[in-house]
Amino acid sequence: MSDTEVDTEASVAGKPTKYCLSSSALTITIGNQTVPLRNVIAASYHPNARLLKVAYVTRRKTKGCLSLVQLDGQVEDAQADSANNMAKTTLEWAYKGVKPNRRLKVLVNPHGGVGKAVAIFNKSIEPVLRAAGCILDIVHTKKHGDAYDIAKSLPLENYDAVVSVSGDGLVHEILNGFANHAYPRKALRVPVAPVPTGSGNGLSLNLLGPDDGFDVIAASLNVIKGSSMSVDVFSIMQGGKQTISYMSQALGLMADLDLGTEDLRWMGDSRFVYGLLRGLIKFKACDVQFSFKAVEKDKKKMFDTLRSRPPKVDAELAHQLPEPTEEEENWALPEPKTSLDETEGWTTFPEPLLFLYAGKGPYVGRDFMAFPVSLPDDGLIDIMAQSTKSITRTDVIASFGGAANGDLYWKDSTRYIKAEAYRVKPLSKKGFLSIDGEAYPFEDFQVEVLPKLATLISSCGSYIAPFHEPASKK
Ligand SMILES: Nc1ncnc2c1ncn2[C@@H]1O[C@H](COP(=O)(O)OP(=O)(O)OP(=O)(O)O)[C@@H](O)[C@H]1O
Repeated sequence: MSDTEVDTEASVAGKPTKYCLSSSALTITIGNQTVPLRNVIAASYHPNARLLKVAYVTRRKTKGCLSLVQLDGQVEDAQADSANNMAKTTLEWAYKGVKPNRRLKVLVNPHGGVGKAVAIFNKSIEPVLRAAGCILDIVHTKKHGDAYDIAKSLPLENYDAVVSVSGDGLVHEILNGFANHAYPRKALRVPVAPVPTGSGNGLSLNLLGPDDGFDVIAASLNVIKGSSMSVDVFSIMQGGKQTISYMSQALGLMADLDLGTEDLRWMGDSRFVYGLLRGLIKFKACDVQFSFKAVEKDKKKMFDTLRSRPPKVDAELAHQLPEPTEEEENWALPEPKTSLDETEGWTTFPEPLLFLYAGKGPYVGRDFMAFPVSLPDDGLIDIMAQSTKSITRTDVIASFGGAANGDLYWKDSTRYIKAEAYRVKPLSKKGFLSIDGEAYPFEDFQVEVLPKLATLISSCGSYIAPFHEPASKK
């Protein structure tokens, strides 16, 4: 069928309504809605009832969140054929290159964020996924570790994706469950998509951008229509045990503000701001030795590399989610390449650290774009290291003013490194280590990058995080 326009008419709630479909949008004259085809999630014609049903997500206010609209149009006999054609063509064009009716394992964490995940899921998320015809297998996690166990024994062939209705911690569990699956690499090819209902929703922000990152309907649309994106993850060796991290590792101030504020969960993500202010009052150095194997230290070069990789155009996206195949021989995780005693090419950070933050994905939270030049699959880990020597408490408070825009990156006092590996050796017993927002022992660990091992669902094949070069650095 060619991409020419298709028209029909029906009566919606007693009002005569015209439908006009083009290759990019569906225009419905009721309220004069023009809906991009990406936002159309279902269309069907029911000859017995002579009903044309269309479902889409749209914004009622320009800057508002998306909401679900389901229109039932009563069709006259004379329009039956064109209505039937409209439904078929709309569905075909709205899912161009995308498999409809995705089979989803949905994990809902009732404890996530301020404890409203179940209510939000029932009221807003599930209706959208069901309207799109997704096949849902929903589990409410009952305790810490459930998501890990489910992912570890997931029958991979049964699902197109795993949906995490929580914050960043549940995704950490899912990916670690996959890493311990009988077929780890194969499991890690099952795409994971977050729907933001936790207190830390950095992954959702990275995939959907600051405008949509907290919009559960935008995240649901990503689950329905998004394309697969391979991403690097990190292997963390600690006490002979391997953990997979996909987002961040934090020590010092940045770990204290997360793990040290667990008791303030009721505050939502404001607890991180509170934690930051509390940490700044103390302004205590984190007693560790930090060494790294740097690949790039030049901020301008890293920024230029980011700029040279604009978001992909539609035709370049992997719309079809990867199908696990039996042909690949080695489904085991790759062995870490970096030995624990290797020293060649390593540098030890010479100053006391206020914080160390390492990871992937620009946003670590709504208020902090910690890794603005991070790329999903460059095979490197971005590290931000802040010495207590080169900065005062007042400077830190001032620089956090622009933290949501990544301004900290450009501060001369902030060291920013892209590395292939790093290691940390605590020099005292007391401290926090946060890995993807979860608490880990404050003990020696070593990190290296496992390139393109995990899979996420993304709308444009890259992170969405507006980041600019200040005039003074051009
Ligand atoms: N039913 C449950 N009761 C208690 N904890 C649970 C339950 N289900 C999952 N968890 C745990 O809740 C933790 C928080 O998950 P997640 O990070 O996704 O949400 P969050 O609200 O952003 O939390 P955080 O602020 O700690 O990052 C995870 O460690 C997970 O194992």
